[in-house]
Amino acid sequence: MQPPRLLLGYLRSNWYKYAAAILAITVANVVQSIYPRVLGDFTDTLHAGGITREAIVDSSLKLLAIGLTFGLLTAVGQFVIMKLGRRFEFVTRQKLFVHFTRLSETYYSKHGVGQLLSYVMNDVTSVRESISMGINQTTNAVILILSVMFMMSISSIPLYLIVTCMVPLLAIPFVVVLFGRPIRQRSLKVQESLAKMTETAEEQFGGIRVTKKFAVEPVMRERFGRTVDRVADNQLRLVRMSSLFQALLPFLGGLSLIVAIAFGGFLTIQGSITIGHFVSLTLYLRMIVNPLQQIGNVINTMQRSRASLTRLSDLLAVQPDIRESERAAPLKRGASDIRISGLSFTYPGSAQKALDNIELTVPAGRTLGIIGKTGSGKTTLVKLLLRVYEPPEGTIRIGGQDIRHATLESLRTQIGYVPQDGFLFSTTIRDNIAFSNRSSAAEPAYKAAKQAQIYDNIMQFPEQFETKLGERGITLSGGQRQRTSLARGFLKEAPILVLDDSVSAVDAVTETDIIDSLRAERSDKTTIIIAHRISAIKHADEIVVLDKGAVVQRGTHEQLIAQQGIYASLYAIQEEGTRHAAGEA
Ligand SMILES: Nc1ncnc2c1ncn2[C@@H]1O[C@H](COP(=O)(O)OP(=O)(O)OP(=O)(O)O)[C@@H](O)[C@H]1O
Repeated sequence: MQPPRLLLGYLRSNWYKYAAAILAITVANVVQSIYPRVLGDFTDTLHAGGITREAIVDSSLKLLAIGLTFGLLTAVGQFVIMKLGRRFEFVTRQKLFVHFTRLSETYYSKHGVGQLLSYVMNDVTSVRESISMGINQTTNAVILILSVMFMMSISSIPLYLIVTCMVPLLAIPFVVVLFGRPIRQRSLKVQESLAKMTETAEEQFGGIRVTKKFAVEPVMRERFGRTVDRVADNQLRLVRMSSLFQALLPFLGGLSLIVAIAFGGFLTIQGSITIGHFVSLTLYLRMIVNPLQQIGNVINTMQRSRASLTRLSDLLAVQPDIRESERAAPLKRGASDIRISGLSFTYPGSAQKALDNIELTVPAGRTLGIIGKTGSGKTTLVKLLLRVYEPPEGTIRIGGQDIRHATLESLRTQIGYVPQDGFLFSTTIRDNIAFSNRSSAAEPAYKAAKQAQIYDNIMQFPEQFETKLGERGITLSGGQRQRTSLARGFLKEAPILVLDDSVSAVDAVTETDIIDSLRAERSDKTTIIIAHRISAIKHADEIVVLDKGAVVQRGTHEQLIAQQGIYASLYAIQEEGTRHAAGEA
């Protein structure tokens, strides 16, 4: 399984640091186990009436040395282990992020962002805690218990007394086995409900504006409240079980102390053992109670983190849908002619074809316009071109090469894609535009902004191109956002540019300006424009009309308006709208 491998790999690569820390903690605990003996001897000396100043100083110095050594070594050991735990957290989060970047859109369409955040936050933290606390406390506890047992066995306390006192402790392994499984199962439920809560929170924050506009806050509060209740229920169930488990171990330790006091006390009164033996024995057993509690803690945490490990294991085992074939080769640099033949596609789990036997050729340097009703398959075609979904073999070729055998990086470098609602990051406008090349000079960003007709807007912002967007920055209007993301697409100067309804939120005059500058700048490059408005595509060398996933018309603007069909009707409706608007103006 992957995470144990991930975990073991991490432990193995840092074994010497862990070994040094464990050694420090071991020595600390061995030294600590000496102190009951010192106190026992001191009691016997006191009892025999032979107490002297030297004996007091001697015992005090011994206890001081024990305390200092224990404190120092434990601090060093714990520091190293905690630091390694934090590092594990860091390394694992990075690994997860890399894994996330490889997963395909199908995965993201099924898993909410909140759920993924929960892996990165809750599960990784849970594993980190179990490593740090686990190693720390297990070493502490095991070494202390072993040292105490050793010290007891070399003391002159009778063996039968020691063994009798230890009998209640023999129940510990049974308690551990009994509680392990339910704790693990309940932990898994807690992690799952936490993930659900994070997912709902994320969705609610994302949709807060809509919620407010529709005044449905109470409904949303109730929905979120339900996920919080579920977390609380599951956590309570877990806490009940863990607390019972954690209480049982010291309880068994307490029982063994009771036996020591009763049986040891009796033997002391009888004179079979000295008072010093009695003091040492009770101190030894008292010393075991804490480590027992620690072991309880560790087992508890381990069970919980095993649940998280299972979740991480499942996540890391997910294979990306889109993988490079072994014979993948980079696309020829600059290749930009596209040939689509016999392309049919059905989304996984869907009964209907989203695309049906598409035949298309876009020679290098030409512009293709795609139009069609909503849901007709326009975006699907682009997703297949970008291999967001895998097209069937041999159906899409760029520069004569089947894109199924092209490296993903070369394919996506070759194509600039501007979606309808391009996501903008919480950084400066310039960084958003220069997204594909952050190190580039300012000039290309200015040029792209001019082409996208957003330059003048940007220059009016307080810090112009250095203005921050998002959370602590300004908010752009829908049209400004769209043009900023359009500028991002222009800056890439890719051999193939795809605009997927990317000018839908701008007014007709701005749209014309954008299309004009696009035609001037990309006269020798391939461009695909998807639009609902004919004005955005009428200049294209070829226009195809999609309907229910099939090409139903193709030709130039003039050829298409001369035909009876969807295109001519659309044109008539849109012309009518334009005339109407002009008349009203
Ligand atoms: N991830 C998906 N899983 C299943 N079906 C999908 C998925 N994405 C799209 N579809 C379906 O595929 C069909 C084509 O969708 P597509 O997004 O390509 O249409 P479109 O022409 O781009 O629409 P619009 O103009 O509204 O953007 C639709 O019936 C849609 O419901």
